[in-house]
Amino acid sequence: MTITLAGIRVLGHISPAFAPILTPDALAFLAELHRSFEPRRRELMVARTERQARLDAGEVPDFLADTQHIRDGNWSIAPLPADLLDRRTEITGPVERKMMINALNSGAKSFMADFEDSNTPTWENQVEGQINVKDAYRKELSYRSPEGKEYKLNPEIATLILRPRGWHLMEKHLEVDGEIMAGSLFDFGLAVFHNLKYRLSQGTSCYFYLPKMESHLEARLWNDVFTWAEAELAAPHGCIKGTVLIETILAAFEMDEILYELREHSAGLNAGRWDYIFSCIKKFRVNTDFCLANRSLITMTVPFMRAYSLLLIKTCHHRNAPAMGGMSAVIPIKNDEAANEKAMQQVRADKERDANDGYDGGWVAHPGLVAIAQAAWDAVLGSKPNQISKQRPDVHVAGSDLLDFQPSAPITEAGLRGNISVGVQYLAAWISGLGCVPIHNLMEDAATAEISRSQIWQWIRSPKGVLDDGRKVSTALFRQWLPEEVAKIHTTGRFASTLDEAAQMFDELTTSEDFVEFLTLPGYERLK
Ligand SMILES: CC(=O)SCCNC(=O)CCNC(=O)[C@H](O)C(C)(C)COP(=O)(O)OP(=O)(O)OC[C@H]1O[C@@H](n2cnc3c(N)ncnc32)[C@H](O)[C@@H]1OP(=O)(O)O
Ligand SMILES: O=CC(=O)O
Ligand SMILES: [Mg+2]
Repeated sequence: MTITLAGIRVLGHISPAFAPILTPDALAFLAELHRSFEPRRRELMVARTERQARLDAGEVPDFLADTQHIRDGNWSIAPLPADLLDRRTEITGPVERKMMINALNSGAKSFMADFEDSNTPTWENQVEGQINVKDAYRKELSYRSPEGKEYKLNPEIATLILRPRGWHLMEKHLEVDGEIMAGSLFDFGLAVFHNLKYRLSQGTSCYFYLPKMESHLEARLWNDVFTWAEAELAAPHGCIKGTVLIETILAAFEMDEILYELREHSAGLNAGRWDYIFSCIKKFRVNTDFCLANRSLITMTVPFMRAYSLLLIKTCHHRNAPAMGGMSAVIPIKNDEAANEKAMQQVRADKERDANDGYDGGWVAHPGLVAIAQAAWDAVLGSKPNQISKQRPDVHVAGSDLLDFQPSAPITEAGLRGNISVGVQYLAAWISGLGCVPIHNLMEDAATAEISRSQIWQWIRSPKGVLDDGRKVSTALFRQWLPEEVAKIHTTGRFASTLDEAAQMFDELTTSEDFVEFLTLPGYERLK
């Protein structure tokens, strides 16, 4: 099926199942969204490049001088809707039908339906995800597995919060006036077009997670997009809510400003720890003083992560906004009870720390972890829905604390080999259409894999990129170990059909002189 509308070209296929999502009216709405906001989105992407050039030249990020009045001002975000007051357990996962049902039924208070880090943005995944979201909102989501197992929604389900793609990703299957559309606007636009009025009729609304922003000006753009969509759809101003992931080092310096921009649409902030680590590596990649140790050592308790985490809680609660904790990558381990108990203990410790620090809830990657998070927050919340009233005047975070990048050692052979193995396996999964997979008993998605590949790029180029046995991390060493790690993966039979292509891509990402901003960008070029 093809649709011809002035200025619009759909380059992806429209099957009978896709047609109710890609209706002429929905496409016309997307086209107007694109025309209204694409020029500003592009300017902001240029601003990112310019900022990177200044960082490369030695600029040290700091809190902004010209927004001091916002940080000093006495303001709060608008009151939260009832179904966003209690988010003590938030499960996340890709927008695959069966997983969505499992997530919505998991007992978690809310569910982050992910078109981003845990999703490969194939045309099928994006449009099927929209079908699934529409069905979920109407409680019509059901599924029958190939083995004949029936899945349907429980009477009580989690509140759905949709995460569209970040500002940097495009949707190459839709052209407006000869330009391809931004993935973020495509995902957001279809979701509100099909669902906002229906949600409002049910006494609720459409809620979003906003990823990977680098400045409050990017938040201003989302705010304007929300306002525009509300007006177009004759919905009350402020009914759409967005929770911003603070997952870039630059956004950490603008948390107040980001909340302020979105204050009529805000549902708080979330500590997106994995992309945050990646962002630190990316932004300071040419700084010869910057170097982080093995990925496994960069935990939430190292100085720069601790500073970011506490500042986020303090900032949110000062503005009457929820502070949401991020994701432990630890998932249940099958067939090894002792290892599983240890893993569960790690998740428990992570959630208890966040709950005691003041977070109002936290993310889990798997239904088997909901009870652990729930117990951690039940213990601090009791009958209260959240602990936004818990202020943290004791927290004092200076810019230098956010930039206190420790530990810088050790970097070990196992750490480097682990990064190669994870990076290649993840890419192999991603290009085959699977954006989140378990690897070495950890959840791996686009954000965690970015850490693995950017660390190697940086270790090769940094004078501090030296193994604990004295060997310098180099292209030659990487190229010696890459085929060895690929051969090991081949023996497992996992990701067999795309492994060699992934290895080649991983080699390009790691050895190219210019740092590739996101692995999903060259990855997307490989998708049909
Ligand atoms: C950095 C960030 O952005 S974090 C946010 C993005 N990341 C995520 O959302 C992680 C989502 N998690 C996942 O995708 C999965 O848990 C994985 C890939 C890590 C592991 O998945 P699996 O290997 O399938 O786990 P496992 O075999 O234990 O699953 C058992 C059951 O739980 C379901 N399940 C597992 N994780 C989830 C989830 N997050 N949501 C819903 N259901 C889930 C499985 O579908 C399976 O269901 P079934 O028994 O009905 O068949
Ligand atoms: O999106 C979350 C993250 O940790 O990255
Ligand atoms: Mg992320």
